[in-house]
Amino acid sequence: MKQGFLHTLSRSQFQELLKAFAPTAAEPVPFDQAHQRVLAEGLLSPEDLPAGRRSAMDGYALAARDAFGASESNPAYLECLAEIEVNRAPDFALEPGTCAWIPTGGFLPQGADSVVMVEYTQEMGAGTIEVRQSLAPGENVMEQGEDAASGEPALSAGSRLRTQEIGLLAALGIGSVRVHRRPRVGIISTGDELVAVDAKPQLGQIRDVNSYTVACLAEEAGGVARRFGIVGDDLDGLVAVLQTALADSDLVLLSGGSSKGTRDMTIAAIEALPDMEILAHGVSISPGKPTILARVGDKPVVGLPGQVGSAQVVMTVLGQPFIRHLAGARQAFEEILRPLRRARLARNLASRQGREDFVRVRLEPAAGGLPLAQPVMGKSGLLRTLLQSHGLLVIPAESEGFQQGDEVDVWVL
Ligand SMILES: Nc1nc2c(c(=O)[nH]1)N[C@H]1C(S)=C(S)[C@@H](COP(=O)(O)OP(=O)(O)OC[C@H]3O[C@@H](n4cnc5c(N)ncnc54)[C@H](O)[C@@H]3O)O[C@H]1N2
Ligand code: MOO
Repeated sequence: MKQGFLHTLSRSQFQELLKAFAPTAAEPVPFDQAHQRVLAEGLLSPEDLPAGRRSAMDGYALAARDAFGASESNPAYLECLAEIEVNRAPDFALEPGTCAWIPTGGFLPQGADSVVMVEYTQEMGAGTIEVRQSLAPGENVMEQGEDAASGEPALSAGSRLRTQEIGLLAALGIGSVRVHRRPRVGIISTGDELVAVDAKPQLGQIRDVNSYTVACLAEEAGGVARRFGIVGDDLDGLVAVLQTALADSDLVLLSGGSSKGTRDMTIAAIEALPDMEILAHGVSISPGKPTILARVGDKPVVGLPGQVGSAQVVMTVLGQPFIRHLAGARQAFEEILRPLRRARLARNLASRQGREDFVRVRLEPAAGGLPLAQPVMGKSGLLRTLLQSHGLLVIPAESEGFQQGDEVDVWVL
């Protein structure tokens, strides 16, 4: 039996070990297939965006000084020189006292610095426009280079290409980007009692759940999950599958056999491999204490607890941020980027000091205020608690718990 359990690490210590693993290599990907991928290299803008000054409104382009002090009771009168078309840059300049009709998105002519919305104008006939509003220079104008300036950094390495970033790439005509390869996540379930999903379990057997839940969570975090099947409690068999999985993966996740039961052999299997190091055996979180982290060559192996609920929680708390980190995200472990929901605790929750608790909670609407966070208690070996939960409430290690009515942050699942 290993003694690692005596040295449980805090979550932040465990995360520091995870962060030491390098992200995957870069590959070129067409920009429209790069959604949610992470840039491996920073990008400079190849051009100004907008390429010139563009109107944000339908109205008249003018020089703000020509409508200085204009109001409902004291309008300014300008001569309309032309109608600008949305698809053509104007080839004329405004003289003082003149304006030009401009559609939303149209390029401003020389001499114009602002746009008055059509609602604040009146056509008086014979080309005269009444302007009933005073404007500041730049009003209703999108400035040249305001979205991106030529030669300046547009996106930094390590940024995730969200919808917003894909839009910028489209606007700049950047057709291909270098992003980190999606981490290949090999998944192994261990245990003599496990049978395949399509098998009818005999008494004493159960169907393999973790291969599937862990794969879902790995894919959700940007990994490419591959299941390497079920391995019984047989050391040679586990060593062989582990080797196969490592050869084809950037990260191997094993579930089961991480605790200190005598048949738990994840540690022994890792120890049978060359150039390995057990980095952690035990982390001070609940559920999830028996989690293992090892290095084989330069690849990480994470041993997840076997309990179906614990495996999912550990994947959410540590596994998913780790996969995002391997996928290149710079802020993978940043708590502020997690989807959180503020809620009010429905009842007292005690917690042991020195251990961070992840309590499954159900969010219920409450009249005229924050939603109620209703703890869902139950064994980590049951699926029910997570099925009934909307999120995880974190009780910090130094806390003895929360009181009914406390405002809490819930990690949305
Ligand atoms: N005396 C103690 N017993 C246990 C402790 C402890 O501290 N002292 N810790 C408990 C906690 S907490 C957890 S979590 C589990 C961790 O166990 P292992 O990671 O070693 O996993 P197993 O023993 O292999 O399995 C536990 C449980 O989960 C079921 N299981 C495993 N894999 C799957 C799967 N792929 N699909 C569905 N269910 C699975 C397995 O049948 C067991 O029932 O240890 C506690 N015990
Ligand atoms: O650590 Mo176990 O993972 O609490 O249920």
